[in-house]
Amino acid sequence: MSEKLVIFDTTLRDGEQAPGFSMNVDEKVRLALQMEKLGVDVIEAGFPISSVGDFEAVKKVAESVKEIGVAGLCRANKKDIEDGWEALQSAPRARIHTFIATSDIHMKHKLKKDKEEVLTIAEDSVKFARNLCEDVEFSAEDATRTDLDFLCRVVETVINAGAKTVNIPDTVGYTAPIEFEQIISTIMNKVPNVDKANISVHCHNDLGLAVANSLAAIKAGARQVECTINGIGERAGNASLEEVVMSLYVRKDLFDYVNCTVNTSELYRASRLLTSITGVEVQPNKAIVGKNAFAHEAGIHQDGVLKERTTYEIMTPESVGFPSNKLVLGKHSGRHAFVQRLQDLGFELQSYDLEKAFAKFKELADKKKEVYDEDLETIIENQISEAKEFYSLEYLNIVSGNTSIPTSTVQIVDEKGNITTDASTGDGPVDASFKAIERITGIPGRLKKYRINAVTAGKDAQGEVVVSVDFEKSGNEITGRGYSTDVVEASAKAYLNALNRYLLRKNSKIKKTSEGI
Ligand SMILES: CC(=O)SCCNC(=O)CCNC(=O)[C@H](O)C(C)(C)COP(=O)(O)OP(=O)(O)OC[C@H]1O[C@@H](n2cnc3c(N)ncnc32)[C@H](O)[C@@H]1OP(=O)(O)O
Ligand SMILES: CC(C)C(=O)C(=O)O
Repeated sequence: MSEKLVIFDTTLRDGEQAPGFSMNVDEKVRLALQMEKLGVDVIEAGFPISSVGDFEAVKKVAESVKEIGVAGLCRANKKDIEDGWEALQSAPRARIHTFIATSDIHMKHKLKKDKEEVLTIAEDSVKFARNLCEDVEFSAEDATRTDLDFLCRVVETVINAGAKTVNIPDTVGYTAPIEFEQIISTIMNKVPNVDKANISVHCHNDLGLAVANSLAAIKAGARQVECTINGIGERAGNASLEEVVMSLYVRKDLFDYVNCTVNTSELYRASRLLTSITGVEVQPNKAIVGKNAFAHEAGIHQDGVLKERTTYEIMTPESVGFPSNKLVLGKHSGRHAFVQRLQDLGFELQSYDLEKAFAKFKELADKKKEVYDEDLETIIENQISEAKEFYSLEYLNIVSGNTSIPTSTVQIVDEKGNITTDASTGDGPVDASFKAIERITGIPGRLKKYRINAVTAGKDAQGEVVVSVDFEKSGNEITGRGYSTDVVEASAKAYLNALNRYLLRKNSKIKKTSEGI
C-alpha cells in the first residue's frame, strides 16, 4: 500500500522572497488558482505579518481557492500567529505554519537565545496556534545544521504540543542526499511520537541538490515535500516542484511506496503562468519546463526519436502539458530530421535533390543558430524552380526628417532586365519605400509583421529586417528577409524577398501535398 505524499507549494511565499519575484494580490490569486488546478495539496500563500499587501494576498487566496489547504508563515510569537490566523480564516483548510531556528549558529547569533529558551518558544507557539487552528505546521529552521539530538527533542516537543506536520528544512542548502537520508531516518527511528505527525522537508538549492535531497528524504520516511514552481526561492531557490513530481512519476518503480496526486499535465501551464507574472524566464535547459526540455538538435538523437521516441525521451511532452517535442534544425542535424521537416512542410522527397538541398542547409546552419521553416522552403523552392529573382532592388533614395513628408524613390530591375523607377510618400521612409515598390510591380501587399534584428555588433551593425506580407489578399503571410547596414534598404530588400517568394510559389510547379500558397 502506498502512502500519501503531500505536495506543499511555497511559490507564493519562499518563491517570492527572491529578488525580482514579488507578486501583488491579484497575481498571487491567479497563480493560486492554477496551483489548485495542478492539484497540489497545500499552498503557502505568504507571510501575513510581513506587509499589509501580503496579509491581503493571503486573505484573498484563502477566499478564492475551493478545496486545497492554504498556509501562512508566522514567526514563533503570538502577534505573528494571530495575524496569520486572521488572514487565513476563510480558507477551506487553513494551516498556520510557525517556525524558529534550532541550529547553534542561528540561536547564538540571530536569536541570541539558548537551546532551552528556543525549545520553550517552539512549544508555546505551537500550543498557541493549535488553540486557533486545527492544522499547525512547525519548522525547525536550519535543521540540517542543528545538533541532531536537539533536533529530535524539538520534533518530539512540538508534536506533543499539537503540530500535525513537522518540517525539517535544509535552509541554506547545505546537506547532501546521503546525509539527509540519515537525518530523516534518525528522526523517524528516535522520536517516540513521530507517528502522530507528518515529517516534511524543505530543501534549498545552494549546491544544486534540493531535488535529490528531497527524494532522499522521501526514501527515509518524509511524507511532505515543500517546493516551488520553476524552483524559485531564496538565493539559488527551492526544490523545483515539477522536478520532484516528475521524478516520482517517471521513476514509479523506485517510489511505488508513495502516492502523489499532482495532475502533471498542468505543470507546464503553471510554469508559464509564473514566468508571465514575474517576467523571469527559466533557462532553456531547465528540466521539465525549459524551452529545450523536449527539443532535439543532434542528428543521431533526431534519427532515434523519429524511429522510436523512447530512445531519447524518458517522458512525453504531453505528460507535463508541454506543446510537443521539437526537432530543432541546426548544424548538428542529420538527413532524417531534415527530410521529416520537409515532409511536414509538404515537400515530397522525389521533388528535390536531397543531397544538394542538405548541403545548402548545412551551409546555412553554419551561419545561423537555427534554421527556420521559411529558410528550408527557400532552399527547396530555389533549387527546384531554379528561378531568378523576379524583382531586385537597384537604387533607393529617401527624403525624411521631422519637417518633410517622407518620400522614397525606388528603382527596380525585373527578371527580363527592365528597369523601372517610381516614387511614393508614406507614413515613414519604410512605408514610402513599400508603396513605391507596390506602384512599380502593381502587386498590392499588406504588411502583417515587421521586425529588425542587429546581426552584427557595433555602430556599423548589419541589420536584418524580417517582414510578413499578405500579397493580393491571398490570406497567406509570406516571410521575407533583407540585410543591410541601412535599415530602410534592408526593409525594401526584405519586402522584395517576400514578393519574390510569393511569385515563386504562385508560378511554381512544385508539388506540395498541402495546398495554399
Ligand atoms: C528561512 C526563511 O525563509 S524564514 C522567512 C524569511 N522571510 C522573510 O523574512 C520575509 C518577511 N519578513 C519581513 O517582512 C520582516 O522581516 C518581518 C516583518 C517579519 C520582521 O521585520 P522586523 O520586525 O523589522 O525585524 P527584522 O526582520 O529586522 O528582524 C527579525 C527579527 O525577528 C526575530 N526572528 C527571526 N526569526 C524568528 C522566529 N522564527 N521566531 C521569532 N522571532 C524571530 C529576529 O531575531 C529579529 O528579532 P530582533 O528584532 O529582536 O533582533
Ligand atoms: C521557514 C522555513 C520553512 C524556511 O523557509 C527555510 O528554512 O528555508
